[in-house]
Amino acid sequence: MEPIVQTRDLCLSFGAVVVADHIDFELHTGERLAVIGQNGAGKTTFINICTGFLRPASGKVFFDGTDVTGMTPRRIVRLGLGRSFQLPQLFLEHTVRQCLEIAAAGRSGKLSFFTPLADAVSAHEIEHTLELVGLRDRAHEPASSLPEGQRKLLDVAMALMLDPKLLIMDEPTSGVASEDKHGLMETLMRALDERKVTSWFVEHDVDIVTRYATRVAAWIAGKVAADGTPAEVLANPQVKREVLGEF
Ligand SMILES: Nc1ncnc2c1ncn2[C@@H]1O[C@H](COP(=O)(O)OP(=O)(O)OP(=O)(O)O)[C@@H](O)[C@H]1O
Repeated sequence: MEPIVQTRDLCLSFGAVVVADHIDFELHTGERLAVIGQNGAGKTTFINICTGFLRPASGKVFFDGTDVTGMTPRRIVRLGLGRSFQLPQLFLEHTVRQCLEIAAAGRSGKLSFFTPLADAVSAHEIEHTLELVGLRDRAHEPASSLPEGQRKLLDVAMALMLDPKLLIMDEPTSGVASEDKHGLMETLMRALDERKVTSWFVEHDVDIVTRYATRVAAWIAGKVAADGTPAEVLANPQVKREVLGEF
């Protein structure tokens, strides 16, 4: 089967710092990929290149068979590559429900001062998505009132309104209390499975990686240093030394 994401010989440097070092990478539909790596290894930069926020110096990115190298983030999202951020990008002064309506309006191109937001999407779709991420009870509260874990869930729910084939999540559990991380991941993974969305998440917590990923890729200095099952990658001596800090 054709990969959903494929990069070929992708390179980028910031000055003397090589952040993408000839990266050949493939992700397949149905995988749950966890990306691990020390701060500064290039994990977010790679995501930024794949999602159109950065242009590579050389190399190609394909999404679902289309060459998306150098395309704008907006066009790439419309092809079905969704993204959520380390710091959720919410409309904080709006209610939870309105955030989803705004996201849906972006999908349909109906976002304007003259069109009521609710016209962009059926009430049923909003209700279903809120239910999926466990935010139905908070629909009428401002997004600013949500604790961090629920902000992450709302960010993902907004991405789901765009009907993605793949969702890339940059550190979905960061800023969330350790006792709440597993609950958050359970909800996220259930929602993505139900919508049949392939997932790729950056994560520092080894317990989360082991429990929720089907595949792990370890980034070291702009390269994929190890790639395989969680058991294989977490047992790799270089990963243990340079990513996990075990001696
Ligand atoms: N726009 C930029 N201009 C210059 N340097 C940058 C830019 N963006 C990132 N960098 C640098 O590139 C390197 C890789 O950063 P990146 O954010 O991709 O790492 P990361 O693996 O995602 O780290 P973290 O886990 O801290 O998010 C870092 O040294 C960072 O300071």
